[in-house]
Amino acid sequence: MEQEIGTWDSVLLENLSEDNFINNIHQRYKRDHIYTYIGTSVVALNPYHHISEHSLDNVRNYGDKGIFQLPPHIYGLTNLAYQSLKDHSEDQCVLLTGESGAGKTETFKMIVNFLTHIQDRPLCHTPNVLRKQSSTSSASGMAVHAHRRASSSCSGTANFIICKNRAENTPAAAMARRQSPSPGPSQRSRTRDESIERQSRRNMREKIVDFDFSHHKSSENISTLIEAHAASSHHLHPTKSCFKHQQTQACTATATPPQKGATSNTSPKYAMLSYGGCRQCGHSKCIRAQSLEKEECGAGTESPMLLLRGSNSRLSSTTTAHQSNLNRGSCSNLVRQHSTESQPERDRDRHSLMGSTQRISLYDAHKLSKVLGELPPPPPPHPSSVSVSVSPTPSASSSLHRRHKSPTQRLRECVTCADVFLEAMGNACTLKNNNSSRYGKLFDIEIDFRGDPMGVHITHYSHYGHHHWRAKLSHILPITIGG
Ligand SMILES: Nc1ncnc2c1ncn2[C@@H]1O[C@H](COP(=O)(O)OP(=O)(O)OP(=O)(O)O)[C@@H](O)[C@H]1O
Repeated sequence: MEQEIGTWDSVLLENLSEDNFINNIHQRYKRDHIYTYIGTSVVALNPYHHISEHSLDNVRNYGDKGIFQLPPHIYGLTNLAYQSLKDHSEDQCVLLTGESGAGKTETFKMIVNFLTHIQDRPLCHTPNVLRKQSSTSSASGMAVHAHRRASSSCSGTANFIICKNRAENTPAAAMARRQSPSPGPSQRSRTRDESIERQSRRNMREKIVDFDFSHHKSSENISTLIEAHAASSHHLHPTKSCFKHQQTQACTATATPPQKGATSNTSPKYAMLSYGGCRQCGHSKCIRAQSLEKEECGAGTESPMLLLRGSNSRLSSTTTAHQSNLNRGSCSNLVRQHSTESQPERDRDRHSLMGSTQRISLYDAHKLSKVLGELPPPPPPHPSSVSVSVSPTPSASSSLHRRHKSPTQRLRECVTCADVFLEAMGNACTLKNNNSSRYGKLFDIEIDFRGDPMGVHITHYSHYGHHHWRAKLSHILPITIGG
């Protein structure tokens, strides 16, 4: 543990001036102490080399103590957020901000590391107390989570936001803003708001990754999962080639083929768009997307509608818990589910959305793998149900083959699919970072009533995006990161 070098908390500096502040941080940095508090904010510097402070022992130490009892560390702040979530059942938000290459992504990985290992310690709460918290929190949580996790014992969410400080603050961007034509003041502000909103939607991509970080295995939903599997039994397992060009699979477990001419509340334009290229990346030349499109068209002309109906059924405000379980069950087969957003305003503009929500449930897959290991092979699909996997194509038959893999093999593949989580971190190249994240990101980490992370909902935003979510945040624990 560090001996005190400089001042741990800048608030306690005797002569608080910029020079003293920087000098203090510099003193600490020279001794590899990259974190310094400013109250409950953390200033973190990029050490550009591995430092031993990130060990699991540290996770336990910081998990046991209060934020100011140990030297400044990102774990201290994360523990503060984590304990506040558990103790007060209030959603927490940590904002990570800094220039490119400053270490935001690395810091976020450490936060995830902390959250996944914190429960290794003996629990100090009784299950009853926690269960009580879970019941109160579901009412106070964000609507989208309450809806999405209707069947789970969710304690709350911790939002981790990686905010990109980019073009909007550059002189060129400021100049462009100044030079833009200026209509009337009210119209100008409205137009600007609309364009920001539009831009953020256009650049928004959402992913949901459920993973089994928990150390306890619940049996909830197992029966539903079996039913869902028996009912569907025709899905493709996602393959891992290129994440961006991976094909989103249609989820048909709960959908029936629409009648010809049946109306759909999905606009034709959106249907066209969703089939205009890879549903993952929107790339029109994605070969995988094109080939699967042909398969789906061969299986039935209504296939695109099926896909969208599946999405809508999940988003419908009248979706029952049972339906959501079925969806969850079908997702548990690792079908990547393409769906639009649930918010009404997103529905309005969904034709302009580039991205989509995806869901890969490792948690359910794990449970299902165990159960299906003991089940006979599923019956052939009903002729009336349109399925992409009944198409006698090599990819379909190989998916059939894949389905008969052992539970362990399947689970391994599930974990491989969790690459979306890593992919979300970055793959652009900037002057300061070879592996820069392309977008600002909002990570919604859901913590269950026992304190285990259940999964993460990743939303990508353009640099404008944070205007959108900043307004919504009430509890912010900022971390400022300097390169
Ligand atoms: N705490 C740390 N310990 C060790 N290395 C670090 C740490 N933080 C950052 N680095 C190094 O700096 C590099 C860039 O960090 P990172 O990708 O997290 O920056 P970023 O702020 O997310 O950048 P961008 O905004 O461009 O995505 C990392 O690849 C890593 O080598």
